[in-house]
Amino acid sequence: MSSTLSDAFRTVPVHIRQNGQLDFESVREVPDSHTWQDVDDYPSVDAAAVGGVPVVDLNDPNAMKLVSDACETWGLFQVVNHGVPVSLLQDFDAQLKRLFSLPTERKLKAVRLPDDISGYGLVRISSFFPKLMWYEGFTIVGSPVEHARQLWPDDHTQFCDVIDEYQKEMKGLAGRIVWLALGGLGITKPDLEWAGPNGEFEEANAGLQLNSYPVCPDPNKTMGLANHTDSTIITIVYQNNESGLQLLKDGSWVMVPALDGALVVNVGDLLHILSNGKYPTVFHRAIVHQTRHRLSAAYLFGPPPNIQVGPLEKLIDHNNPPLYKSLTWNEYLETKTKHFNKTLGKLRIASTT
Ligand SMILES: C=C1C[C@]23C[C@@]1(O)CC[C@H]2[C@@]12CCC[C@@](C)(C(=O)O1)[C@H]2[C@@H]3C(=O)O
Ligand SMILES: O=C(O)CCC(=O)C(=O)O
Ligand SMILES: [Fe+2]
Repeated sequence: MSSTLSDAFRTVPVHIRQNGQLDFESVREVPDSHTWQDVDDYPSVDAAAVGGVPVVDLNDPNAMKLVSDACETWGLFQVVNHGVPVSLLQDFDAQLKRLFSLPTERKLKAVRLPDDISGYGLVRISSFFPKLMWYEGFTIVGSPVEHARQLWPDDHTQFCDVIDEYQKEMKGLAGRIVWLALGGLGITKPDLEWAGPNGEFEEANAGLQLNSYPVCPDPNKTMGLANHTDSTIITIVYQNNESGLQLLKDGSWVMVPALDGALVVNVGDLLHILSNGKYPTVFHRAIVHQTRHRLSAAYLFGPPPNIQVGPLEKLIDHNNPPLYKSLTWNEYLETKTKHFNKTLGKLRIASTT
């Protein structure tokens, strides 16, 4: 049985030709390797036309209802008054810039290997698409030290310190938001044993995906990060004052506005399962810009790797049978590596009526 998240990727390696990396700085037109035919697969609508992407003030006495409603109807919302210090967000932003502005040869020293989970390169889901994305990423699961040393042989500690602090803050925030979401379904701390006696999610696991979307000569022809859902309970996204993240709502792409100081939260596949489909996972993607370089970072929050995750017992009764099979996060990630966007469907329990 796999015992860490990384084991899920040793079992199912993903082969991506990382050294095919484009020199985004010098390229003057989108090459065929990065030209996508289906950027307009769904129409795009203005967020205002569909009521605006919800913004939840976490200090609002109604925060639980607001989070719960947003999870149910949008699968994505922004949070303000989240308590993460502005100075930490600024330091984090500076480290993102510092990382992605390194020369490509230096970044490739920290490249992610096919059977590994962490490192620099194309996003894992690239193997499901015929074309490459206008994108560079860096995945951190566990300690960033080894890869940071390869990136900055003489000075890796400032990057590691900021990343550690950021992950600590995100863990606390993710725990708070998950309890608000679950509380809205009537779930209380004793209902989720693995969250620990005080519901502090001590044993929770997480990953950090740092994303860079370089400026692009023809943004309508290419894709930043292709349509996917996250295999998480929730994901918290930082974006650097540049919009680009879009969610699929009622058959249209809706842009999530860049809101100064806010963080974006989205429902992941495991919350979809835990809530027995009450909080649907959200399809999302990122587009790129002609003149503005966009940076973002996704904090991917999940359970301990070997805990069984299934529809919560309290939500199940004669009229509400479990809709999904239970499995561990590692098993989920392994299944996702094979079935990608069809994974939840594969886990759906067939109705007997
Ligand atoms: C914990 C994880 C979720 C993730 C796979 C990973 O092991 C680390 C990278 C994560 C990420 C980030 C970008 C989108 C995504 C679909 C991908 O390819 O890599 C997610 C993965 C996921 O949620 O399945
Ligand atoms: O760049 C973004 O805003 C989205 C990133 C994302 O979806 C991810 O890293 O999983
Ligand atoms: Fe995502």
